[in-house]
Amino acid sequence: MNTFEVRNLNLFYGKNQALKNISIDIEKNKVTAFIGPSGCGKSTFIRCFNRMNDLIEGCRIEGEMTFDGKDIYDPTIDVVDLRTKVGMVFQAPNPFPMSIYDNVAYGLRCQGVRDKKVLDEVVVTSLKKAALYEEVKDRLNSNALRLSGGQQQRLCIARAIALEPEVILMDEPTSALDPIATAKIEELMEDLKQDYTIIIVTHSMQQAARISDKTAFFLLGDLVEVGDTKDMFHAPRDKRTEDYITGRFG
Ligand SMILES: Nc1ncnc2c1ncn2[C@@H]1O[C@H](COP(=O)(O)OP(=O)(O)OP(=O)(O)O)[C@@H](O)[C@H]1O
Repeated sequence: MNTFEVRNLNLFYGKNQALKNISIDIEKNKVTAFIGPSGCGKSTFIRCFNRMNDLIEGCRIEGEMTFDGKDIYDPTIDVVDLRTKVGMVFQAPNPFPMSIYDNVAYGLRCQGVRDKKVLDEVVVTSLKKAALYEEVKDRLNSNALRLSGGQQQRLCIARAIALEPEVILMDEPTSALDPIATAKIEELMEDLKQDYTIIIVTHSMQQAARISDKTAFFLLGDLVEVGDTKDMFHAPRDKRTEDYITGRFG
């Protein structure tokens, strides 16, 4: 089953075209990795899935993108609702300057949830799902900025999970982390895909090979190849993919 279906998507920043005629299906409960050299459009593309590009002036999108069968660029779509269902975790961990508890409860409170019992339960479950609870359970009221980088990133994942999304978008979520913290996030993604559809942008081909079910390779705004990760890394169909994964460029 497909969570997203993208057909003939073109994206322009002013006169510059950053994505060219992209068509791809994103399968439910799978991890899909976007790889490719710097500037090829990976971050631009991942931002299309929850309309984060709406915030960029001069950005124009053509083509079709559906989420659970609905056109997400339909003018009547509720973007706040879309971003609740399609959560996002960024490159640098960005917890809010408040307690661990308040970070996770933030989204629900914005939705008007005040019931302490409900909030307590969501905070604990979300922290558990993000594999952080054991490390922070005795200091839920301490400032989130005191956590290590890896813990902060898992907190950001917990904050996204608290809103019960269907999809988690991750734009290079481990690029600011050391190898141990990276391994923890990678392990976590394996668990999370039971419940969520995950899309990850990564600079690391090793990471894509370790964690993703599907890989899409981008080059200069084109989607060159998409397929099962193991096929892509062992027997790429396109010469340009082969050159990239064998390290001949990028
Ligand atoms: N806000 C913006 N305004 C104008 N052009 C942009 C903007 N963001 C990205 N671009 C351009 O779009 C192209 C794709 O950039 P993008 O950041 O999506 O690539 P990327 O593959 O994610 O790169 P990296 O791996 O370096 O993060 C680049 O040419 C970039 O300069």
